Amino acid sequence: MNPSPLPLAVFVVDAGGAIASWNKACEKLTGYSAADIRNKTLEQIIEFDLADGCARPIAARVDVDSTGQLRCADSRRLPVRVTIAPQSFDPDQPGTYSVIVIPRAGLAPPRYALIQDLPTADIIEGLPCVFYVIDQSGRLLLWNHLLENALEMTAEELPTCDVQHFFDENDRPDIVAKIVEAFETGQSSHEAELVGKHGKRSSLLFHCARTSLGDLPVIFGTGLDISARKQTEQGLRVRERAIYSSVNAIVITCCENGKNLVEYVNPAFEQMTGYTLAEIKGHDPRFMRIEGCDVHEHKRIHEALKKRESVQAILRNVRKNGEVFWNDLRIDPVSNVDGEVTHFVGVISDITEARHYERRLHHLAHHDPLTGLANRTLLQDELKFSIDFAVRNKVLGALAFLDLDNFKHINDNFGHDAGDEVLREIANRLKMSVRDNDTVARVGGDEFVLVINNQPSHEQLADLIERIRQRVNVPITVAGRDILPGTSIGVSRFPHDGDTVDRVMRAADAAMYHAKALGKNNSQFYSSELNQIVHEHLMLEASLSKAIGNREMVLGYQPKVDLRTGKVVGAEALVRWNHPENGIVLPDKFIPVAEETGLIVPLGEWVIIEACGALKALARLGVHDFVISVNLSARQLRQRQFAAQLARTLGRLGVNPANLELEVTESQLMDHPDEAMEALAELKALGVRLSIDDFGTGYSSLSHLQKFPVDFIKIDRSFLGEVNLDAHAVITRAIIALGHNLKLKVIAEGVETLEQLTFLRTHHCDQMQGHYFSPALSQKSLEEMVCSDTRLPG
Ligand SMILES: Nc1nc2c(ncn2[C@@H]2O[C@@H]3COP(=O)(O)O[C@H]4[C@@H](O)[C@H](n5cnc6c(=O)[nH]c(N)nc65)O[C@@H]4COP(=O)(O)O[C@H]3[C@H]2O)c(=O)[nH]1
Repeated sequence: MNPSPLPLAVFVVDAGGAIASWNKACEKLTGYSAADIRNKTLEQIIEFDLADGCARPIAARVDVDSTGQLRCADSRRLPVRVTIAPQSFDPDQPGTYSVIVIPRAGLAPPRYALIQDLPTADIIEGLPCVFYVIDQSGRLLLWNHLLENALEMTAEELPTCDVQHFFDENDRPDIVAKIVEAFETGQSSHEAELVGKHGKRSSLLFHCARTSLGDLPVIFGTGLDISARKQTEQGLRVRERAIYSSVNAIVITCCENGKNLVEYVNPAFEQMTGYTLAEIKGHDPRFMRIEGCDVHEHKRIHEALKKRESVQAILRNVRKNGEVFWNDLRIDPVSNVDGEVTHFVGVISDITEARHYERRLHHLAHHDPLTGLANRTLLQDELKFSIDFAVRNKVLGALAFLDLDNFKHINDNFGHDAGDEVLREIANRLKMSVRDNDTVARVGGDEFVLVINNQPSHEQLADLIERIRQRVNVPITVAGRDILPGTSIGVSRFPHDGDTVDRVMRAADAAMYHAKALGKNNSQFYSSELNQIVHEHLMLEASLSKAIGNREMVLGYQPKVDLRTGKVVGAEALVRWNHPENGIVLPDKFIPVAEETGLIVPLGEWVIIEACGALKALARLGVHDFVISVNLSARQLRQRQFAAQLARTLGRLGVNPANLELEVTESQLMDHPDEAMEALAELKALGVRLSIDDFGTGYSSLSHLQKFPVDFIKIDRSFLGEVNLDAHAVITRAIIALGHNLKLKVIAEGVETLEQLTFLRTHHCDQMQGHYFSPALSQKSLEEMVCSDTRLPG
């Protein structure tokens, strides 16, 4: 629908141009009120264009289209077309004329038509930028307050300055050049930093143009403060630089078109992956993934990107050279100003080294460095897993503790390197003996553990354990010498013997304890009876440690008789344990426990002190040539300071060393003959007497026997038991002869019958002890026997 046409503005004027009347449209078009129009002439309302001959009388302008500017009430000049028509057609009757004023449609007023009316000062002050006018000498003629603000100067200070002083000294030549350029070419633009009186710096973008004030050529211009933009640009540059030189690989992808394609990668990325930006720009960043690897992580990333969320993942990727590397990837979405995610930034750290290190640490924390077997920590985990599996699936599993027999002996005699080699070989043999899903662990010097899974039957398990024992028991050649390892094995079965790690371990430990107690190179399965034995053993161990302090130990003295005279010449001190609940406990029961636990050392010391006390008591009774013998354990003999300590004890108690005899078993001496020789020599030097106990059972070599500085050998009672047996009689006779040949005295123990006594006398044995004459006596009974000179009947 066309808008309804405006009514034409029509003035009615007389021939002289005075306005006589007008319509409402005139008021609307001009903005004048009726009072304003009244008394005005047409020339005052419309400024006719000169070309239209406005000076001519109205009558002459009839029917001539002319143009002009309508002077509106608000000072606007409105271009109009004017048509003048006579109101009367009678040529002799000059009358009034209609002046039709039509705004010239589509014609803008001339560009600068209103300029002289503009409030220039306000505009200049209101500009959002610095404004200035400079003359050719560089002096500021006009400016706005923004310039004052930037220069930190007042209006009074400004005109005195040459404008180049508003800038940093280094920039001044450029500034002058730009001003000259503007004067010469008409305009120039440049960026420069204004420096305020107090040092404030503002970056401005100047545009200036040449003009003139009257005759004076000047340039005027604006300076737009771009400090904020500069700062942003600087910040962006720093960030761009940071991305560029970051040690972390950075990849930026664009996801605007529904895809997610590489847009940028930094040099660190190129270095890490081997791919250049040119090669991969526009590609899907997943090109480095390993098919089927870290599937879960990839799925997580995919989900996060779909939801436009941040995500972090540890992945394996392949470098261009085919190498797999571990990377710690973090992806964050980047939004545009409208808050839409257009990009993703991925930061990748290569954690391959750290991963390997972590794995090495993990391996170290769970494995034995010497053999590479599982250590105790890993064993516990594996055992728990195996027990749970066996319980769930109702299958049989086993835990085997293996202790190498005489490993210390191997270390001592062949050196630690040989010992290590033996351990490594045993580790290999054990690994070869079980399946891959079984566990082989080393949990101590010579202690190995096997976790055996899924056994078809108890019998087959027993066969497997026996095969393992035999496999260990095969000689190992180390540095040209054959070493024969043996092992004691304790086995518990699960869930049969327990369904927790603790129970199963304790059961295997008990079985192992029993295996060792039974002798070397054998295997024992846990049973409840065995548990009882072990339990008693452990109880014994616990109470034995308190027995010495609680004065529960007592010494018995078994008299030794000179077979020539029948006189009691000495006694063997034999320890007994007067247990508060179990009564008298004999040494065979507790000495092995004391040996194992090391309690034999304080116990042995106590025995010596007690025996010395008995000697002192006898001396007080006038008996000075009496000899009391004590049994020495292997541990005591091995103690470094044993001889020195014994010397101190004898000195402190005032006992003549010649009255004390130390009995050492033949096997003790022969296990480590060289060390034994050294220890015996030291003891001999003290002046104590030495004897070899249980002689005949320990395969003494004659060469060693000759060298041992001993005084007595004691025939083991097993030979004397049946002297009527030819073989035993021969051995006993041979021992007596051997002793005498070596200039040693010979004593027989365990003499129970007259027949044995007679045999000994016949073969000139020197001394005897045994129930035939007397069992072990209390100290008091011994004193009475000695003082009463009780003798063996001849
Ligand atoms: N069948 C029979 N046995 C007889 C006869 N005469 C003595 N005996 C026993 O034979 C053992 C001799 O001691 P041993 O061979 O040194 O063997 C000793 C010794 O090796 C060890 N022992 C005893 N006391 C000590 C000690 O103070 N220290 C150390 N390290 N070992 C000790 O305990 C072993 C056993 O001692 P005991 O039970 O006291 O047993 C003693 C003694 O009571 C006899 O006519 N017939």
